[in-house]
Amino acid sequence: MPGSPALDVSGLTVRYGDTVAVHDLDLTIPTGQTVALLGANGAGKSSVVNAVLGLLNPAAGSVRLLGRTPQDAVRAGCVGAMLQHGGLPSEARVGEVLGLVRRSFPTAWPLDDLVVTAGIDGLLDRPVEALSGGQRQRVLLALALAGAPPLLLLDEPTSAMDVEGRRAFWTTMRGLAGSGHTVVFATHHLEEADAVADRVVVVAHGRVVADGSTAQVKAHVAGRTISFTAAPDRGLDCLPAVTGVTRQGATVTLATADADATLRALLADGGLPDLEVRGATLEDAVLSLISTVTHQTIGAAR
Ligand SMILES: Nc1ncnc2c1ncn2[C@@H]1O[C@H](COP(=O)(O)OP(=O)(O)OP(=O)(O)O)[C@@H](O)[C@H]1O
Repeated sequence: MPGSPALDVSGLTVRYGDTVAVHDLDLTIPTGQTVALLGANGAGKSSVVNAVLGLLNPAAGSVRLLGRTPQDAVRAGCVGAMLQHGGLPSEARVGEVLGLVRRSFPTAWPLDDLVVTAGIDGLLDRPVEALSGGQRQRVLLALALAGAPPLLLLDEPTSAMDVEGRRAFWTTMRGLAGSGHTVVFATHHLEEADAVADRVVVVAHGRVVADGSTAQVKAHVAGRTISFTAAPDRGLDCLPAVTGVTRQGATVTLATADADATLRALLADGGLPDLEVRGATLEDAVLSLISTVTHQTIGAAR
């Protein structure tokens, strides 16, 4: 419906028996945004995506896609989806499956352009069972785009793709976003979310724990990270402002609330070979948000 948000989720609760996967979740996404859903394994991202698509019945709450119920939106070709366990008939050829799906929509994406956009050139005669993991994901993208939908819901769309495939995939998504499509994707590749998303929504234990631009979410983590090479016996105790220490081989990484104070103390204590100082990444911020919520949840459960 004109003027409706692309996605409007209110009070969504999803249960599997005794497990509450999504708790009373609200999420509104205007048309044209590219939104990343982030969170640890089991946070509830796929449950949100599946409920939004009408693939499972929520215990409570309402979902509207472009002003329609999930079932109406899917039937009208308003939404294309790539699911984590998207099934394909293994003995059919890619072109046959794509033809079947395109014919089911009132307005299908022109085939030649679809093949180029999804990057499946040369795969149409290939049996589905002969596709690699990354090729299979590109075919799933072609199927998601087949009805020329204005809204795309993608659950870990690049998990089986190599670096080149992922780069091509996100270039395609940027093009679609630039032409007004709404793209909502769940991912564990936080650098992709950082590079592509206008907005990130962090989910932990079925609740939204952060929602904003990547810069706003990164601002949850004050401070910087200092890394350098150190001998195993170098003492790192009692350094000022340090909030976390990790060692990987000879590389030490310190999280600090005051990089100047920490660096002064380190320099007074010896050299700092291979020194690197950087601001918080999206990964730092998401890990920090998730661990804060997990500690609060465990604390509340005690
Ligand atoms: N079919 C199911 N039956 C029972 N429990 C389920 C089912 N699907 C998901 N869950 C549980 O619901 C919770 C949320 O799972 P969900 O798959 O939505 O998380 P996710 O954030 O998508 O995880 P991942 O990043 O690993 O894909 C988890 O505790 C999971 O074990």
